[in-house]
Amino acid sequence: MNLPEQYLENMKELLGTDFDAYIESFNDSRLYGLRVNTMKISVEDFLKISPFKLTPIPWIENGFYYSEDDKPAKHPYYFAGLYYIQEPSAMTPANVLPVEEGDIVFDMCAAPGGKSTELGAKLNGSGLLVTNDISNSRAKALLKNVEVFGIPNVYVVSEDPKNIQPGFNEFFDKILIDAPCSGEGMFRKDNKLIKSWEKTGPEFYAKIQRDIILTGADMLKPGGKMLYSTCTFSKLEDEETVRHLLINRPDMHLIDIKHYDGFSSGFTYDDELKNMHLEKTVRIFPHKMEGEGHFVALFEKKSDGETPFKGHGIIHKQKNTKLATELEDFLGKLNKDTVNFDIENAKDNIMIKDNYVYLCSPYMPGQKGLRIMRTGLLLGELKKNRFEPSQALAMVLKMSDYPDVINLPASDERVIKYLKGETLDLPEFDGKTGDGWNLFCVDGYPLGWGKFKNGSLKNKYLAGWRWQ
Ligand SMILES: C[S@@+](CC[C@H](N)C(=O)[O-])C[C@H]1O[C@@H](n2cnc3c(N)ncnc32)[C@H](O)[C@@H]1O
Repeated sequence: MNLPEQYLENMKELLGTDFDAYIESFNDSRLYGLRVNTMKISVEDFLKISPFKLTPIPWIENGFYYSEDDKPAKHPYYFAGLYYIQEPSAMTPANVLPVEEGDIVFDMCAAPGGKSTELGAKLNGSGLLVTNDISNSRAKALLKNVEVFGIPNVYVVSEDPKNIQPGFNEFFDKILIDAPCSGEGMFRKDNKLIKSWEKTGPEFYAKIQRDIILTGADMLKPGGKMLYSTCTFSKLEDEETVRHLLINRPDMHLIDIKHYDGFSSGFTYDDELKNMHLEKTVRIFPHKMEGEGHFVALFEKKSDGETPFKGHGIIHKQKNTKLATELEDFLGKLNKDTVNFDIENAKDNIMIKDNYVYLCSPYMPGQKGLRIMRTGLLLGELKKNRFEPSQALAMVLKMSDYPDVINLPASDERVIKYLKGETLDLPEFDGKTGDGWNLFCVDGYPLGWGKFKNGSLKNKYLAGWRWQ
């Protein structure tokens, strides 16, 4: 591997006697990880059905190493949103940010969704997740990933965070900033990053990070927690960005991160950093742990004990209260006791735009002027006297939420045919399930919709998501 001279110099200075061990780690093979979607399946149940050879990632309760031959992205369970494929160290930020059910959460640099999918799973259908990426094309991948994961209470935004901040001052309970960075920690995984480091290195990213981190702090509620992470080793992007925040926002301070064997403390190379407790930040080095390089810092905003309840305090209702009968009929079929969103109050939260029906969050304030890619959960589309449920809704549901179901085992070849968009012959379901909209499932986990009649299923799987 051809590493830039300047980079090697920086790493020698950073690592001292550990430098040789770090360089040696480039001879180790790349690691592959997947993270179980605990909103859909417990780790225990996943291990019972998993066809892969999995080994636990020691510091991530729902994370596992898999072997390269396993190809988990080519399995129906992946399409059912049962797991997300993610480099093991990259699982750390969302794992460390203590998101609790009911929280109002912001993921500021979120695409393609590796962290947002875990934040959404931790919310488990409660609270609100606003997930943003400045890049429109990357935000499309983010939208798909949060929808596959079945996160109902999500707004997908594609904006410069500076444009979001004015309407969301001190609004969020938890914020995650997985900042754009020079990517030094990923050189072993992706050597294209080495070339781009030579063009846009730490100085380039440090400027962006300083802006982003201050904007994030301003959107955090007093008493709220914010996590800053990078996948780089550079002190300029890590310790110095933290210093910039703590100097400019004295109401923010670092808090402890639960320690795991192999975590390295951030560097305290002067008195100011010592007083700021930079040792509370964590670096993951590939020569010390089974993962690529990462940096995480967890902050809390001071509170005078009387935290204004901004996020939850104001309830926003939608204007359209009269729902079309066909929409009411469809919602009436869902199992109110189990469905993962507030169906009782759905009427107050439904917005219909260009015949698309959205279930909005009562916690989300106005979003005028923002580029919003998804305004809550897309329930479906109203077409002449009909309601067509959306792919996103299928992913949010459990098999028990809908009365008409076609459930096949992963070993049945018709499952992959379904994912390819083919019409299916299912004579054994004739008379066993209702005609019309059916929820198509694999081993009890929904994949999408189809229309059933006379033993045949017309495929309604979203064309853009098909198995290639
Ligand atoms: C490290 S990646 C995020 C990875 C993501 N958190 C995940 O886990 O899948 C950084 C992201 O920041 C975005 N970005 C770059 N500049 C930004 C800015 N000023 N504000 C918000 N996002 C930005 C990039 O488009 C990129 O998707």
